[in-house]
Amino acid sequence: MVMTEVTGSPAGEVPRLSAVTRGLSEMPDLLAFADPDSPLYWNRGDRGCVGVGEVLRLSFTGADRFVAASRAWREIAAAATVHDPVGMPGSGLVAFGAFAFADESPAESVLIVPRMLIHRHRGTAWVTEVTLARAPSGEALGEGVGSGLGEGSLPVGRPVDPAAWNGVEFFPAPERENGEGSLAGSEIGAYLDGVSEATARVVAGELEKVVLSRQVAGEVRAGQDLRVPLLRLSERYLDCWTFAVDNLIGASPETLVRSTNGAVSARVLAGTRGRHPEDPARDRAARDELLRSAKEQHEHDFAVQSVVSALSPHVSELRTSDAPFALQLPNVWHLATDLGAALGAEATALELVDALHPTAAVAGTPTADAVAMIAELEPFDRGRYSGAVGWIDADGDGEWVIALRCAQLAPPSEASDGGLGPGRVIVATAGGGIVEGSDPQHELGETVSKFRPITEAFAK
Ligand SMILES: C=C(O[C@@H]1C=C(C(=O)O)C=C[C@H]1O)C(=O)O
Repeated sequence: MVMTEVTGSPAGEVPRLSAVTRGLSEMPDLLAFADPDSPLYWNRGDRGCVGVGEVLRLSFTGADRFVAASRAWREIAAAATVHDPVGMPGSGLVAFGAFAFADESPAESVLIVPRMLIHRHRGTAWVTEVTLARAPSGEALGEGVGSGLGEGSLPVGRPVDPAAWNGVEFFPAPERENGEGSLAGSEIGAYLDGVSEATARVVAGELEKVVLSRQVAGEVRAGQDLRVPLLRLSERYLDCWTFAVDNLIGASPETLVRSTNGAVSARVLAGTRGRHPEDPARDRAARDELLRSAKEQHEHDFAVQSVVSALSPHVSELRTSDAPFALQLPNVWHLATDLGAALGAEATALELVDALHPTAAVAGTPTADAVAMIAELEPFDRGRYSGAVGWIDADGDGEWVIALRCAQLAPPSEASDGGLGPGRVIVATAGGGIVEGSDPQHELGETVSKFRPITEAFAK
């Protein structure tokens, strides 16, 4: 690993953080406090959190990015002073993270500690303020200045105005332009060829399953309020984790691992059909066909087995829901299995992520062959797509999801003039499992369904 950067603290010194949590008497409108240019947000239904400002940022790359992040976080948590009378999952000191899919990826994996965290958990709400203490030498470290808020008060929020949104159109990613102005033909053609090639190699016995993805890209006008797509995602995808961490924005249905007070859980998804809410009979038929499909059940079993074998060394009493069930999302049906277990020997949520990543749901089986085939057949680096996004607290507990149904935006500082005035490039990625019998056109349709959360949330 390379820890390329620790902002907020002199090199070599463990940053000394102080976190103070206070209960709030009123339920906050979380998004009102998020940064419109670069929100930090984590929400599912009536539970969520928004981060304001940044006290600390740790950056990692390489094969041991999760382990290195876990180790760094253990040191920081051990050196921190935490005052947390609330004692809920996510209260006290918390870091948010977004991690790249591939060991070789140049994309940065980050842990970020916001200056202030505003949380809501059903009928309970709280705020945590984090400051960076002075070094023993007395030297001031970074900008960890408290807000000086009184008990229970919050900064002034700004409600989201959903009408103030220009809309973003997505196109097949431009780096695969074929020189004849036929963007769609080149990108989609390359994807279909990849699926055919992968299916042939599965049939030839090279591997059992590989997940191939494709990308679409667009441009977000500078100054657009990114809280609008986040609000839409949270309102539409109630069973998903809506997230925004370091300009990675999405709504993932797949819990990689959740670890709270010794209880571990996960949700495995694999097997997909597009929804047809406008035609209930057709919609039910799609669900039933998914539940009966031997191919989909087979693919799903790979994914469950990969999670069970990765988690087993770290947990006891591992149990799964009996048969895969159909998870209903606004855009797709998924075959789903929930897992529960008790944490065995002490391990942080990031160590569990390290053990699990990459699951067969996003890489394939066997893992190493699938990862190598992805590098060979996908003509782009996945960045953080299909990596992990989530949070970890001072006890090492946390919630991490697979970064799916998401898009990566260029940072606000990288807005550039694409002809329409300054804008930020946004790239969305979606894929699906290729097994024996996969049909390229069907797989393409599945990616279109999986892009819908993003393309619709960012549409006019
Ligand atoms: C790879 C993606 O999704 C994964 C692949 C699935 C499949 O192949 O059926 C289903 C859910 C996810 O585990 C994606 O959304 O990009």
